[in-house]
Amino acid sequence: MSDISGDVSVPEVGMSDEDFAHRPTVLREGTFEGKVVLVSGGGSGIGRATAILLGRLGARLVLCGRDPGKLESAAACLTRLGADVSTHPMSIRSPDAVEALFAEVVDRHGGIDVLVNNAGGQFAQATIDIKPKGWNAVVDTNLNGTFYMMQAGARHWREVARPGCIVNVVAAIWRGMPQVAHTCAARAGVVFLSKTVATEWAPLNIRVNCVAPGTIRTEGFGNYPREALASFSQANPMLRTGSAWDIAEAIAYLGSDAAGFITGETLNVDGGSQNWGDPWFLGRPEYFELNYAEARLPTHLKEQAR
Ligand SMILES: CCCCC/C=C/C(=O)SCCNC(=O)CCNC(=O)[C@H](O)C(C)(C)COP(=O)(O)OP(=O)(O)OC[C@H]1O[C@@H](n2cnc3c(N)ncnc32)[C@H](O)[C@@H]1OP(=O)(O)O
Ligand SMILES: NC(=O)C1=CN([C@@H]2O[C@H](COP(=O)(O)OP(=O)(O)OC[C@H]3O[C@@H](n4cnc5c(N)ncnc54)[C@H](OP(=O)(O)O)[C@@H]3O)[C@@H](O)[C@H]2O)C=CC1
Repeated sequence: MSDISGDVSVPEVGMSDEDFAHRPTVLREGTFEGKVVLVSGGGSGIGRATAILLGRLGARLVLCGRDPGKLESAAACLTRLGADVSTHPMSIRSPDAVEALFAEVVDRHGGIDVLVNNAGGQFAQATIDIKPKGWNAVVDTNLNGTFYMMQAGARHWREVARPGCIVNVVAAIWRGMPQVAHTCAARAGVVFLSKTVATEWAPLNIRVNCVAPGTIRTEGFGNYPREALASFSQANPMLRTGSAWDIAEAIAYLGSDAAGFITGETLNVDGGSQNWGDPWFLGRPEYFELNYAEARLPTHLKEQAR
């Protein structure tokens, strides 16, 4: 594991492939035997951990993402572990690229059983300053891209009359997400899109669920300033960040037959951040410092606050 700062208040980033390859799991060997699983953003972070876990459990893996180098590196690791894997560089933001991806995968693997929509991301900026191009880039990736993938999956399963399963990676958005409003809006869209199609697609035997991570140490942390990283480990009552493995196990559970009666659900894997704690993507503004808030109270309320 690499320490990005040398400062103990900033979480270390990432687990290694070696950790993912050997970490014990409660899931039974062979759980995904004979299943083809498509993982978007499978070249890094949560997607990579998920691909390795599912590969260990017998899945044939299909990885997509924009950067061919990241996909090849993940595929090399999976091949060493004995998994069958193919890689498909593309952007989920292009509906044509999504259609071509599904055609290639059906051609190569004969079909898909589980779709993990993990690809996504954002940049931190005060909402008041976000430009239309930036807003659109984030919504296009996280909401539109996920929708194109979900719809392509459902069309495939309808055509071949096979059951299907979708797991969407969103975020723990339940109290809003200051400084990343675009991604909060997009993830809320995915949660309610998922609840909607969980009903519409139940007659097609398709389950649709979401996993909502809290702050999870991955390569993605490299996109945020030190002030943000320091707040990430204080963003939940457990006072620590989670690992990509924590999310991979939740995805594997929802993608497996063990979750066969679960659809339209969102599983929070967030150390309890729904109840307490806030990540600040650009650092905590002075207004929200406890001492600052107390200093602004009138004297009689200051007494009560003590
Ligand atoms: C619940 C707790 C969560 C806690 C922590 C969460 C952590 C994570 O999610 S980690 C995983 C994250 N991984 C990433 O976020 C990946 C990095 N992000 C991106 O790749 C970009 O942000 C992207 C999503 C916008 C990529 O789209 P792309 O089209 O490639 O974007 P461009 O670079 O071309 O930019 C388009 C447009 O967006 C605005 N913009 C982009 N970056 C910034 C920035 N850092 N600050 C301000 N604005 C930005 C900008 O308007 C860009 O257009 P131009 O002005 O013409 O450059
Ligand atoms: N880490 C965390 O704390 C949290 C993460 N999440 C979400 O979990 C998911 C995984 O993040 P994480 O593993 O941490 O970070 P990463 O940045 O490592 O993963 C994001 C992945 O998405 C892929 N991706 C991004 N845009 C596109 C696109 N347009 N088309 C195809 N692939 C794309 C990237 O691949 P490439 O660059 O090759 O395109 C990359 O592999 C993301 O959706 C993230 O926002 C949610 C909450 C918290």
